[in-house]
Amino acid sequence: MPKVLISDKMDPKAAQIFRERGVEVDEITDKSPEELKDIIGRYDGLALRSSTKVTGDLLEAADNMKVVGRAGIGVDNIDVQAASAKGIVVMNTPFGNSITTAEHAIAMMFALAREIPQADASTQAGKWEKKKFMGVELTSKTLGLIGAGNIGGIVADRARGLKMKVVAYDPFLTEERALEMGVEKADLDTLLKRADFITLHTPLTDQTRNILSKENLAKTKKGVRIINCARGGLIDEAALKEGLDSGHIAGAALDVFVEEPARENPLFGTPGFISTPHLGASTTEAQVNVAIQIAEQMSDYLLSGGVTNALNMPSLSAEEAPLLKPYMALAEKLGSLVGQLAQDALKSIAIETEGAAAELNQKPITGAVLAGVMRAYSDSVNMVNAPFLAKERGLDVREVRHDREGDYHTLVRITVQTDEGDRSVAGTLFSNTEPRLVELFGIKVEADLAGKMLYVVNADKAGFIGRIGSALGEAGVNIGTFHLGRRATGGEAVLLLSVDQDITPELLTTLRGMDGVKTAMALDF
Ligand SMILES: NC(=O)c1ccc[n+]([C@@H]2O[C@H](COP(=O)([O-])OP(=O)(O)OC[C@H]3O[C@@H](n4cnc5c(N)ncnc54)[C@H](O)[C@@H]3O)[C@@H](O)[C@H]2O)c1
Ligand SMILES: O=C(O)[C@H](O)COP(=O)(O)O
Repeated sequence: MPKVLISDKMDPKAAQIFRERGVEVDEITDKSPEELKDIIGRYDGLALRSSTKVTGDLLEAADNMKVVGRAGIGVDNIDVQAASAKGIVVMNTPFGNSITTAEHAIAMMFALAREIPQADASTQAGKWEKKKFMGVELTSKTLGLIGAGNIGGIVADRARGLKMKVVAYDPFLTEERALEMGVEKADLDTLLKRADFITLHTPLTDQTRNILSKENLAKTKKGVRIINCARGGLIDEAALKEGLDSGHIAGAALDVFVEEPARENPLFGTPGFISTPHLGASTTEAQVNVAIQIAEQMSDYLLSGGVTNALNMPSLSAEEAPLLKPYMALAEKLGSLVGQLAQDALKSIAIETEGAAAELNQKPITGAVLAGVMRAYSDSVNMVNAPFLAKERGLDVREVRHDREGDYHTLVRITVQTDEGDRSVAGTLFSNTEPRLVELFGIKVEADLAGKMLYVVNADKAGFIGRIGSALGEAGVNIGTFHLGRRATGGEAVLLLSVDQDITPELLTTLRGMDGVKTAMALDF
């Protein structure tokens, strides 16, 4: 009988379902990381929320582990890469607590508008300070929504019900979807300038970290009120404090913090600041939802191999799995490349297969492409929900099979339509197992998309490669592999390098300033 450990406080429904389905279960929620490491080897599954940190170190000791299940959305406490490397499936419940979290954001907005926590404390202290607390109405105010996914979408819907105007910034939001949501799509600067309230609903990624930086906070309207029920790290907390102290920011409500648990924080006690201890998902309804969902999903996997809502594995039948696995790795890498390189909202994606690839079930390949594309924007996307999310956002997805066989015995090509025109990448399998990029935006270039990479578009000129090598060397960045391609002699050329160290923003600035460089970007696979 498989054995599961529940390591964070979870609704009792989870344990009940595991037992009913024939899975042994222990609930141990008070262990230190060292103690957890001592016992983790006994379990086939680990069910958790956001408190348990599933590090590479913990997974090293998880010798029997087959599945890690997050009863919730964010998986930033799980080293998904280390789990994948160990063949452990990571699952989440992408929709179970969305309504609850959206309601918390709206509650925080009301609390800010009417200073409810401060007025409550004052009244209960016997002060009756009726003149001190003068609020603002929400009706007709502009709500700036940063991140218009599941939770952002529900917040927008509720805000419109409150007669607010909603302006949304999300690079993945199409005009069509914005129209459907009844929000105005805007760039970040416009949103910052116009919003009376700003609410954040993005995952924490390299692109969203400090999205409300000191510089961006300075662009906001005087008297703005800010809500974060998404992830700590999206706001520069020191700059937020400065803004509150100076009076530029009228109020801020945080449910999430850079350091959690936040037992101390410079923001505590700042006038206009209110907080909750990461309670976004904490309602009876949401906790029952996510507990039931994760216990069902994990039991399915442990007892019959069924896969639902996995972040690192497609849903597959036992027969198809070995054949499709390398294609899905190829498709996800190509999708991830496109997602990272596309700088604006994608309108459509065409997934073409040729040769051997065209003979296979296209759905898992499409799911893998979409999961790869959208992982650049959201950490709750997986191969199961990616096609659904693409449809919901009005992204036109086309699958085209070609009978012909071209230069390669098998080929997957992805063409995306962006505001800047069509862009296409293609890849094949070497030895039927190893994914390889073979074409990038019309330029033939052969590369393994793996780990940290640098992408450069430059004018094809003598001496350029030496100068790039020197710039990386001076920054202490070691080159692993070097791939080159060009449109024509002396024309546009691309470089794809795998590197051992991080490409810092400073190094990117240096590279972008070099003679002949048109684009330089850091990629991660
Ligand atoms: N406080 C809590 O208890 C709580 C509860 C649930 C979820 N969350 C967090 O809320 C966040 C949103 O969850 P969700 O389910 O709506 O996720 P989602 O994936 O449905 O939506 C995220 C949205 O952010 C957008 N996005 C990505 N990068 C962006 C960028 N650079 N700028 C603007 N938008 C960008 C994506 O396109 C996507 O639409 C996640 O971080 C999740 O972990 C917190
Ligand atoms: O990502 C999530 O689902 C939320 O942050 C909820 O976290 P929690 O399960 O620890 O409340």
